[in-house]
Amino acid sequence: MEKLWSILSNKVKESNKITEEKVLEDWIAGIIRVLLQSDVDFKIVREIERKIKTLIKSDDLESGRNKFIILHQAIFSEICKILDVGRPSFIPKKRKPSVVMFVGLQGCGKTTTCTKYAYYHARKGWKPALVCADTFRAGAFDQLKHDALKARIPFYGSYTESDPVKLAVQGVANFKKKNVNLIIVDTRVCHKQDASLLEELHQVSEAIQPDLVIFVMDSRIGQAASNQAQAFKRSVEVGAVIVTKMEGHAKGGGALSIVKATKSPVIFIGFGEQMDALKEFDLKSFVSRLLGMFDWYGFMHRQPELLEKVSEGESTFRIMYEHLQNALKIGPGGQIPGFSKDHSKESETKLKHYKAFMDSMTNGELDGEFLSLARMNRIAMGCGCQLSEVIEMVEGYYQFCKEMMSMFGDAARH
Ligand SMILES: Nc1nc2c(ncn2[C@@H]2O[C@H](COP(=O)(O)OP(=O)(O)OP(=O)(O)O)[C@@H](O)[C@H]2O)c(=O)[nH]1
Repeated sequence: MEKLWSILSNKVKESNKITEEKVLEDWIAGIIRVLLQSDVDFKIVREIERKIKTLIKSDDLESGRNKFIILHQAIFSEICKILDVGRPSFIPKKRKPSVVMFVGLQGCGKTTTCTKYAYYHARKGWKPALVCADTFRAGAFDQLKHDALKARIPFYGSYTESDPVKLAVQGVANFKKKNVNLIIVDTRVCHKQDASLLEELHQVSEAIQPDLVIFVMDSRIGQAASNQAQAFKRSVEVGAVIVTKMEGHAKGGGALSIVKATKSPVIFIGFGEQMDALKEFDLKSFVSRLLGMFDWYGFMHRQPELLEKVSEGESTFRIMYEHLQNALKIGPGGQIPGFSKDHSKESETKLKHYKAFMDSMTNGELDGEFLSLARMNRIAMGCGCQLSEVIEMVEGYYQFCKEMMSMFGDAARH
């Protein structure tokens, strides 16, 4: 089987040399499109493009490894580097009351996220409480009260007090006297053009001296993210970011700008309106999604044994068939770089043909090894593809799995 692989793959590689450059160019253009569509800031995309083009010219790509994998890894780690600020955000301790202040733009989901954050910690044994310091929006206190009652979290607010600084100070002082160890302060929404509102936010922060200021961002904010975050950072000491509304198609690329501008890590992801739709941020899953791949990290968790076999060099049509089947179940195969080079419908159809071929090969007692090349070729053609194409795809995928195992393998085994 291994011999068959190498004979065929060498043949395929020879014929591919001429088109490689063009394929690489198309691939980079494709990745850039994906990043821009994911709302990653134009300047950041250009920076990544520059680095990738330098890498292409370097000798590193001539190591015999699959070029797409090297490039993919490079882009993946570039984005991880941007999102990894190199220091954790403040983590509240149960022993001593901590004050966490939430800030954000209109409609970003700030008030909802305050309750989700409180609920998340309550389930982990904290004693949280909510303070509504939004004296501007009619209904802000009612919304917080409604959510807090639902989550059984103590709350503080007023229908009559119009000074947010006073309200925040009173709320925090009130809960510090009680048996509460996480005081969450919701503030009025701001916009970078509202200098007076940003000043008000600054005063609230000065008055309550929060241990952590969390900037809540809507995942669909797009290119405006950077300017907004910089304006907030100038008025309050932002220390962490929460990205909301990630359950839809939004990829949250604006988070890269926010993290860069505030030098603060993303700590949670909101993925729905429900109380428990908040999860801890996972860097690798987030970046996979941003790059339009399906969640490799999650995939590794789901089928570590299968990947282990591949990384140890086991290669049979049966194993490959299982992979293909699982991967197609999880996400469109055309999005998986190991399977195909682009996201087109054509690639998708090809994968279906390959799968049909694998299906025939693994049917009954057959498993490639006992068949002649000519016979395998006939079976492949009957399924709408060439044997050499299948071999190339399998090889690419195996290589990709090995690389993925080296990137995520440890996490997948835990
Ligand atoms: N789909 C989805 N909706 C969310 C999420 N988080 C909040 N929302 C919704 O977004 C809308 C705005 O949320 P709020 O919490 O009121 O937003 P805010 O940031 O306090 O902003 P203002 O309403 O302007 O004060 C509400 O309908 C929320 O239910 C999320 O993760 N996913």
